Parts: sequence; C-alpha cells; structure tokens
Amino acid sequence: MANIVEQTPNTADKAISLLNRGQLDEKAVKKVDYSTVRGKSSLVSPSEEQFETLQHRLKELIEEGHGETIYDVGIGDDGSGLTNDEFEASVATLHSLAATQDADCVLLRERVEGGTSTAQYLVRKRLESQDFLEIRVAVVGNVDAGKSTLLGVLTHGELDNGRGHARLKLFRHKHEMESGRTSSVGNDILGFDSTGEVVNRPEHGSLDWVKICEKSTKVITFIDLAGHERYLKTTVFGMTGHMPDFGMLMIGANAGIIGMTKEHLGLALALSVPVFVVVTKIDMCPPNILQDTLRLLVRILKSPGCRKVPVMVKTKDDVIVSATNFVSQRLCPIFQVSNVNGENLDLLKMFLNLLTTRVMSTDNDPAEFQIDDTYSVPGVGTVVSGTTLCGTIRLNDTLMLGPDPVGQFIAITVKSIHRKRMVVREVKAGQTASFALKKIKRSQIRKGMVMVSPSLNPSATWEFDGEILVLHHPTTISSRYQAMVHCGSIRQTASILSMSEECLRTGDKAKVRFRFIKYPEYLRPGQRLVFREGRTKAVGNVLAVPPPTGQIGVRQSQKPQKSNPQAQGQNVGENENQPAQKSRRRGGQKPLAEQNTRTIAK
Ligand SMILES: Nc1nc2c(ncn2[C@@H]2O[C@H](COP(=O)(O)OP(=O)(O)OP(=O)(O)O)[C@@H](O)[C@H]2O)c(=O)[nH]1
Repeated sequence: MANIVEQTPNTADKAISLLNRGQLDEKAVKKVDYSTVRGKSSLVSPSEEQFETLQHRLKELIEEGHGETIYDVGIGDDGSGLTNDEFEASVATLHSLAATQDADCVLLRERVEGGTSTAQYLVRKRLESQDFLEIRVAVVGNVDAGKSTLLGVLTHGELDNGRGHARLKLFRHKHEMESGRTSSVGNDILGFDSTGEVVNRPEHGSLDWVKICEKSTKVITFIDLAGHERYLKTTVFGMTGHMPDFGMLMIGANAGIIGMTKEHLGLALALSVPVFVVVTKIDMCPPNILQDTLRLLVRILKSPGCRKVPVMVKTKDDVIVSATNFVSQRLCPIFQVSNVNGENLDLLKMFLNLLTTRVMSTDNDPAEFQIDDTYSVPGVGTVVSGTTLCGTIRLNDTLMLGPDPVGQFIAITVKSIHRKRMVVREVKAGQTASFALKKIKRSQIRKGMVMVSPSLNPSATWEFDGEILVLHHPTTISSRYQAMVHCGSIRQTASILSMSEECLRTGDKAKVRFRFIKYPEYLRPGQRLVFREGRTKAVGNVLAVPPPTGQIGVRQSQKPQKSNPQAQGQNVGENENQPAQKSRRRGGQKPLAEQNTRTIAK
C-alpha cells in the first residue's frame, strides 16, 4: 500500500487543492451582496436583516444544487472553528434557515480541534411525493466484476453469499438467470429521503418502484450495462443513449483490470462521463493481489490518456470531498468493498446520496425528448421511454414526433406520463420518463426518434459534419468508410462522404462529412458521438447539420465502399438505429482538442 500512497494524493482534500490550484473561483461573481454574512461567525447571532440575507443565500445554493446543498458551519479562513456556545448557536440558526426553505438538515461531519468545532451539514429540500431528483449512474466493468451483485445488495439491502445470491434479484431474461450474465440494459433504483436515509424496502423480495419514488427526494438509477465483449454494442448504447450522469467502473479485486475494463473506462472518458471506481471482492482477495490491482488502476488513471486524480476513499471525509468535487471530471474516487461482508458499502452509499446531477436546468426552453425504447402495453397502446434533454413536458402537450423513414415529423399529444412507473403530470430536463401515445403503432416508432416542441420546427438530416478523433483503427480510414454512429439514442451506420484529411490513422483528428445509410436523423450541433465498427473506434462531436434541402425523402442508393480490406464485412448487418447524447451539461462540451480522448494503455 505504501507505493500507492506515494503515487496518490493521500487525502481527498489534497487532491482537490491540486485540482483547484491556479483556477479562478467563478462563483465569486454574485448578484446579491453577501459581505454582511461572510465569515465563520455569520450564523452565531445574525440580525433580522442578516437572517434574511442568509435565507436568500441558502435558497440560491439549494436551487444551484438542484434541491440540496452542503453548508459549512464555523469554518474560518484560517481553518479555525467556533467555541462550543457559538457552534451550538450556529447550528440552531442553520436549522431555522433550513426550516424556512422546507428543507432537512443532516450533519455530515464535525471536527473538534483545539477546543473549537467546525461542521458540514447536508441541507436537502423536502419534495412533494411526486417529485424527486434523478441521478443516472452507468454501471460498467468486466464480466464477473460483481456489478449485478452490488446492485442487488444496494437496492435490496441484503448481503451476497459469494455464489450469486444477490444478483438473482436483478436478472431480467431467462438466459441471464441460467448463465449468470447481464445482456440487457437494466435499470435498478435506490432512493434516498431528505435526511439521506435509503428508502428501498423490498417486500417478499421485490421492490415497489412507486413507493420508493414517493418516499424519495433523490433517486439513483443504475444503468446496469453488460460486461461481456459480445454485448459491447449494448454497452455503448447504454452510455450514449441513456445519458448517464456518472459511470461506476467495477473491478473484481482478484481478477484485476482485465477484459473490457479499459474499454469501458475509455468509453466513459470519450463521452466525458465522470467515473468512480468500485473494487469488489476484497473479502476473498489476498492483500498482495489487491495491492497489485490498485497499483495498476492508479497507474492507468494517472496515465496521459486518462489524466485523472485518483482518490482512495477510506473515510467519511474522503466521501464528502470526493462527492462535492466529483463533477469536475478529473477526480476519480476509488472504493474498495465487499458485497459479502458489507465492508465500506456505507461509504459508497453515502457517496451516492451526495451525488448531484450534471444536467443544467432548462425548464423554460422548448422541450426535447429522445426515445431509447418502445413498448406495446396491453390496454394502453404504444409507450415510448427515454430522456428529457431540455425543457418541460406536461400532460396534454403537443409535440412533434419523428423523424420517420422519410424525415417527417407528426404532431402527437402526450396522454399520460410515468416517471419510474409513477404517474406524474410533468417531466423536466435530465429526467427519464415514458409516455403513452395515442393513434400510433409501435412499428412506426424506432429508437433514436425524438419528440420535440413544435416551436423548434424540427427537421431531419441524412448528412452532418462532425469532428472526430480516431482512438483505434488497424489501418487507415478514408472516404466512403462505413461504421456505426452512436449519437444520443441514434445508432445507425453512416458512411464518410468527405474528410479534411486524405486518410486517418490511430490518433488522427479530422473534420468529416457523414451520411446515414438507412434513415435521416434528428441531430443537433454539439452532441457527442462514437463512431465504431469492430476494433475501429473514433469519438467526436456533431459540428453542424446542413440546412434541409427538400430532398429528405430520397433514399440513398449509393453502394457502400470500404476503405480497406479489413473493414470488409464488418459494416454490414448492424444497421439498427438508436442512441443518444448529452449536450447542455454543466459547463458545456469542451472542444475536442481539450478532451481526454486519447486511447488508454492499449
Ligand atoms: N466473495 C465475494 N464474491 C462476490 C462479491 N461480489 C460479487 N461476488 C460474486 O461474484 C460473482 C459474479 O458476480 P456478478 O454480480 O454476477 O458479476 P457481473 O459483473 O454482474 O457479471 P455480468 O453481469 O456478467 O457482467 C457472483 O458469484 C457473486 O456472488 C464480493 O464482494 N465478494
């Protein structure tokens, strides 16, 4: 362990100071003058006027934090705290402030040093039973890393027996039960109430999602993605189409970093999804093997391809600092847990409770919803599920659904909305939902279609310009090369019409004009995309979508041509459409050149 400690910032605080060094605090630019309520004594005995200012500040912080904030009590610039009486008075003031915001106030950590105290409190708004903050976590990692088991343990509150007991609760398909492998994109939920307590209460082994959501202020949705290479296409779809806020990379301590682990980490990096790592099976792993695994993990995370700051999470302090700074993308918290004896699962749960969404509020913007699945429900009809990218969708709203195979959009009315199986009246940006649609057949809808506000006057496109970086290709890519484009919930083969370079090799970057093979799609500049086929992999952004030319209904007849013999045969037969993307993320997308898009330690 000594080695790891040497290589890794040994406390989360230290890691943060590394990250923040030299950076300007943009939040320093405030609209209201808070100078009268600054300093460690601000909560001790505020005047009426100061109380109002504090109230305003707390309200603002809660709004910024999508319903919650972590509030410091008694922390002076010099790190000193408050005397016992002052501290008690400050905590009482914070409770009164929280009460005015209809929020609960829970102690996260307290430090007593040299006779003075400091503390951090979680202040979380109590929400109506229909409302809750949603955080999506994509669960990735190699086969047998313990993904399904950890989710079973977290959501059902019962430890595993080391022989697959906990995962049985989650398997969805018969063949998964038999083989013990996850093949579908599965969802599991873990709810926390306003005091940070887990609300999942399995009844006879099964969970009632509606009850969980009603009791929750925050719901973590785990997108359980398959570990086997055979299901990589589904995994890529899960990472792009299901818009995860975070990635949870699982590693079996004894097996180490094998198989798809690096592939999945690379995918998360390419899509700018912040990742935390959970190393499982520490109960059965010899200490020297565990250390080897951790040492290699730290080396990979710090490599130029990842440029992460790994933090071994061992205490509550580490959890708080990691969770509150996690959206920065550079920090990579590492948990070491056992699903069998429960070691460190409390730290992981605390971390999940403190995570906050990366989606910016866009409640008043025109609505955009991307479809990632369709169902036919007896007695209800066609149901579509997906993620709200932008705006608010309310019951009885009319939206444009499309594009169909000829690029048209049709008006549809939203007749019912469900969030996590619970009936609701509206759904906002960043939230997943399903809608029952009237007078439309399931066969008319495909993954990758959208429902958007008529004010956006949506149009579909066969072609688009993208900027891509080739992470891996066995030879060279040139014009007319074909591969699968994953972009949001779109998953369709596209061919390269032209490029800014003659040909592309691993590590090259270029501007590319793509053309879809089967259908026109709805795309927006700024969306992230993955372009892959077999071992070929490129990532990038949609740069521009050419204005509609009126030829949208024309099917392309041009025969696909492959750029190199190795690509032959790889591109055929994978034409399903789907997938997805996230723009409007906190801080927006960085230009490609600045992203961590280098392939990791091949
Ligand atoms: N001893 C021990 N066994 C564990 C632990 N976590 C998981 N296991 C066992 O490891 C095996 C594999 O776990 P799974 O949860 O099926 O692994 P997975 O990553 O979901 O695999 P895929 O679904 O195929 O991707 C099961 O037999 C679990 O009981 C742990 O912390 N300790």
